[in-house]
Amino acid sequence: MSPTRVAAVVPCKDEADRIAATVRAVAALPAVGRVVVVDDGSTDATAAVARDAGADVVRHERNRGKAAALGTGVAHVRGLERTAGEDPAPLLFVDGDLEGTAAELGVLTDAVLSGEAAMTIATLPAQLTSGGGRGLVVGLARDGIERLTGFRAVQPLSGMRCLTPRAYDAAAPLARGWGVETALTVDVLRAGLTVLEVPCELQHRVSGADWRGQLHRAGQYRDVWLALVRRGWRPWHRG
Ligand SMILES: O=c1ccn([C@@H]2O[C@H](COP(=O)(O)OP(=O)(O)O[C@H]3O[C@H](CO)[C@@H](O)[C@H](O)[C@H]3O)[C@@H](O)[C@H]2O)c(=O)[nH]1
Ligand SMILES: O=C(O)[C@H](O)COP(=O)(O)O
Repeated sequence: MSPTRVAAVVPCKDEADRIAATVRAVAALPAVGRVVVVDDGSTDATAAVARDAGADVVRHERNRGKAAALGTGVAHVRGLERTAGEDPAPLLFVDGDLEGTAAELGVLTDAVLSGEAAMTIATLPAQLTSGGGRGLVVGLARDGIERLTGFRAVQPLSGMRCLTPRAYDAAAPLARGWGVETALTVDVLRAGLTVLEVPCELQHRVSGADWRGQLHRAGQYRDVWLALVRRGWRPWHRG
């Protein structure tokens, strides 16, 4: 029998202002059976706010990065399922900063629960707040994924994803830090599974053009580069 509910995993670092609205919107999705928030060493009240909003909260005492937070969340979900005698559910990865727009994520779960795709990825519309990126990280991820798999992603860094247990296992253990989305796409495709990008009306906090935003992009670039090279991409071999 195919599963009817998914388990949502929400990695968060200092999202106290946004996490309550995100948790409520995700928990209200008919296809979501569990919401696990992983507080990745926040220095604000993220964990308490998420708990008050009804999430099951796991905490990293110190910051370990988004990929580690996802891994911790999935391990927690699998432990709860074992205790309850349930089969592993499909997973829904949701960033903590979507607030009420997370209510739109049903399009991701529909295509996985119906068997149409093993992994769906949300593509976002133009954001209300403009960012400060020049497309360098996005371009690196898109070109690297295409070189390794033939798949040309519209938004290769998008973290909002729904995936079957088999798709998750194909990518586990997850690539570190900001390389996780790029690696997931490559690993799931290489396992012969179907990946589908689906437009979804989400709004998130966009990284700015200030030094903090550019430092963030430098970290993203490093992690995406490492994830691609570890999967056999050789940027110095052209053609
Ligand atoms: O050390 C950290 C840093 C961030 N987060 C959380 O990870 C999510 C995404 O982080 P964010 O700062 O919003 O990153 P962006 O640059 O806006 O992220 C884009 O690019 C990332 C890949 O580089 C993807 O993970 C995101 O889904 C995509 O929106 C948010 O819920 C954060 O709270 C952690 O859990 N741990
Ligand atoms: O702002 C963004 O879209 C991400 O941080 C990626 O940055 P980029 O514009 O350099 O690809």
